[in-house]
Amino acid sequence: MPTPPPLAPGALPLAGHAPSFFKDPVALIDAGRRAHGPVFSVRLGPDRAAVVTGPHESRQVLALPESTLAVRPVYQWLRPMFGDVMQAAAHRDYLAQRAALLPAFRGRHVEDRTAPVARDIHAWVASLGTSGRFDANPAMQRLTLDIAVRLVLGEDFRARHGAEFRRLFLDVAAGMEFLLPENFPLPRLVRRNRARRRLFTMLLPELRAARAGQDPARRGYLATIAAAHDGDGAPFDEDTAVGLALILCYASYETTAAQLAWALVLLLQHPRQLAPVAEEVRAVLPAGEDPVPVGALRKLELLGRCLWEVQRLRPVTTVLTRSVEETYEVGGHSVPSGWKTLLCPPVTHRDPELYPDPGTFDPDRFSSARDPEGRAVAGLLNFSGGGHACLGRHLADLEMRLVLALLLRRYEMRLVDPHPAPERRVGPSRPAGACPIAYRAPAGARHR
Ligand code: HEM
Repeated sequence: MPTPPPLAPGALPLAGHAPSFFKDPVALIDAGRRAHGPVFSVRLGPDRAAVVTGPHESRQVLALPESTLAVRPVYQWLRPMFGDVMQAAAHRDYLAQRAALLPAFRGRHVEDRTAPVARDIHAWVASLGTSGRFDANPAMQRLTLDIAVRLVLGEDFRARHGAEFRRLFLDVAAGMEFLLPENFPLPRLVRRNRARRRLFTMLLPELRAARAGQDPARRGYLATIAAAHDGDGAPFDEDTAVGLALILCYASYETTAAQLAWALVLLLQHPRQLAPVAEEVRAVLPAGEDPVPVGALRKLELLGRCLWEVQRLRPVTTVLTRSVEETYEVGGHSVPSGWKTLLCPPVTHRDPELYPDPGTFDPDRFSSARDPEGRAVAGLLNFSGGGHACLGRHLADLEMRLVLALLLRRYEMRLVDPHPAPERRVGPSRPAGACPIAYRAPAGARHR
């Protein structure tokens, strides 16, 4: 008879592992794995959670149905920000919403969306001039949020309302809150609620215009949402439609920005691996062919492997949480209903069997010669998996390739602080501080 997973060492009498979990979840989970192997448990105050860290076991857990492992109870913090949408919605509504968005994130649609993104990235790189310094964290956030607004709401909306939208949106994003009630009079939460109401007012006319058929091609994903239907075949109600547009902006910008900052850090920390990547970029994307054809980005094999290795070593997703609705078994243990289940990409990605010498930056481990069956890529959890796998992963991959390729094509870069640690914060993992990068275009590369 399987028993519940063993408790990680270090639980305090009442708080359990909560203090160490909130201080540094990755360190706690890493210690638990060393003590008990791939499946163990922690106590977070009154709650118990199974922690699953093996690559095989993690995939098994992500494939479980919603009736066993649910997302909705653990994503309720999204509701005061965007309403009953996506992971925070009832499962039937969630399925209809995901189904409505899915086609726009597949195949050629992704490349079509990436072409305007390329213009933004070219413009940003051109604005850098021939030499200087940029702070990777704020620069990537600004760029990816601008791109998100264009992708979701259209270029025309961004030109008209971009600055105000950005200010209000950042107030909503800063209102992420796990414990306090929605209307608790904390200034940050009051600002969030006000900004959310204002954003809804701002987007309603856009939605209505999209539904009236005015310039659907110029309205980004909002046009897809406006034309889509819920599970009963009716158009999404206005709150849901606007909430979906906003949650797409939210899901796409900070994750991509943080992953790009880590990519710059790791690439610049490893000049030996960086040199062939920069050469590949210059060979595949010669100067003068601007904006670079999006299809060419897929030919950047070495850069692609580096991005996988960056996501392996520094995934922005540090913990994935599910609520256990039905008892299930994993790794020879039984996880009781009423518990939570936690997955931890940064720990799983250092599994020494799947990723030998796991602490080493070794993009070549993803080459077909060394990994003919693609097991190394399949083991990555940064974009989650199963029914909740990130919808925007192909788009994010192209966006990250574009930013890195255009920077590498033109500049020699250097980290001002050569060893930034991960910042301790809620949200996507990113390098601590501003993460300044010094750059210079060598004489021959000034016009690339
Ligand atoms: C490096 C960039 C990104 C990372 C690391 C990332 C990561 C993730 C993860 C881990 C989840 C699932 C969370 C869970 O299973 O609990 C997710 C979901 C999602 N992501 Fe991303 N994401 C990125 C970029 C994007 C972009 C660019 C978009 C859209 C434009 C996007 C849209 C979504 C959506 C809509 C979901 C909800 C999927 C669902 O539950 O059905 N993401 N993302």
